[in-house]
Amino acid sequence: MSKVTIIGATGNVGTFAAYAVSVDPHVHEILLYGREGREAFLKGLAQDFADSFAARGTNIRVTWTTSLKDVAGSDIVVITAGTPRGPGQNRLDLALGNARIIAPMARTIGTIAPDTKIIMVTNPVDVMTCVALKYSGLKPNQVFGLGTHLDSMRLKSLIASYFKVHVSEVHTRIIGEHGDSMVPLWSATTIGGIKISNLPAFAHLPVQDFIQSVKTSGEQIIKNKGSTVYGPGEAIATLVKTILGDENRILTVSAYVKSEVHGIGGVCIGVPARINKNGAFPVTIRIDESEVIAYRESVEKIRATIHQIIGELENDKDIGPAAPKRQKKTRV
Ligand SMILES: NC(=O)c1ccc[n+]([C@@H]2O[C@H](COP(=O)([O-])OP(=O)(O)OC[C@H]3O[C@@H](n4cnc5c(N)ncnc54)[C@H](O)[C@@H]3O)[C@@H](O)[C@H]2O)c1
Ligand SMILES: O=C(O)C[C@H](O)C(=O)O
Repeated sequence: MSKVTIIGATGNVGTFAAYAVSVDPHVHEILLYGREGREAFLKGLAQDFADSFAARGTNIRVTWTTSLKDVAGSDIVVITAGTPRGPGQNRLDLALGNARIIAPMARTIGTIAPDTKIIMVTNPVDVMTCVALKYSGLKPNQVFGLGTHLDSMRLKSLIASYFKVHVSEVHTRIIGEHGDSMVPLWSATTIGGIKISNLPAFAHLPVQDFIQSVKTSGEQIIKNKGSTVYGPGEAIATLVKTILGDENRILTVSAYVKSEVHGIGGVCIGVPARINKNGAFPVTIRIDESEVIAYRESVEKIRATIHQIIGELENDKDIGPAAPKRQKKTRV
């Protein structure tokens, strides 16, 4: 019996993520959390979902709340609460405002649901994942974010249509920041199991156009339709299924990296991680020299932002210091 809570359920991503998660047979209860004042919307959403589950023939309990106390007993808490960027804004512009929302929430979740896994979605996601990790006091494997998995899916889709192959034939990864300093790993990109650089057509691939397209994808979608919803929602559902199914799939999430990528780490950032019922465990990898340089830059960029944001939070009398770590080690 698995309970998944969506925090920010009245928002664009939260609403669809809740629905996308509901197709997972491991999920037995979905709790929709929203702010006080949003009771009517939450109630209506729960009723609408219940109708749809009945029509689909699935037996999922859907509940709603405006009290974080009800998050107790959740196997997974998906956090999409906070401000999205508008046209012309950078995700990092949201850092302090959203950190002020996430830090107290994470502190409460860490206290009342100490065994849960937190999937962070709120942007800038690498920074928010670090804030949630510090303020929840949970173990690093329990707190991770929808980082460059979505970017990796965007690149996969571009490569598949260029080579006219089914998307499942393409494996690729983008690591680093879910943002401008993201690092595509061509060294880890294969088509039909063959390294992409071993395919003669790779020489003609518009690599820079592809990277630019992935980097600006969120911005373009926001400009055209207001928000990105279905890509992130399905990606969240994949993470939920991978955890609850104890699948041990390797997905690129924003996780706390100690030194798994050429000894570089100390922040939460996009990295390939093995994901199972205990959470996310970064995989030790070796990548090309140019990729190492770009990844190091991305890590330092996130480190500087986190340092600044945590400093601001700790000096804020309404928020204060981060939680002490609850436990030291988890078995992988
Ligand atoms: N990581 C990713 O790949 C990814 C993808 C899409 C969106 N996002 C991010 O997810 C977040 C939500 O995006 P959206 O489009 O759903 O936005 P939205 O404005 O539609 O929804 C935001 C939600 O947050 C809630 N909220 C806002 N302030 C709050 C507060 N102080 N306390 C509690 N709840 C609060 C709102 O009530 C609403 O439910 C944004 O930060 C966005 O940038 C990340
Ligand atoms: O781009 C955004 O602001 C939303 C999200 O991070 C995305 O990439 O879709």
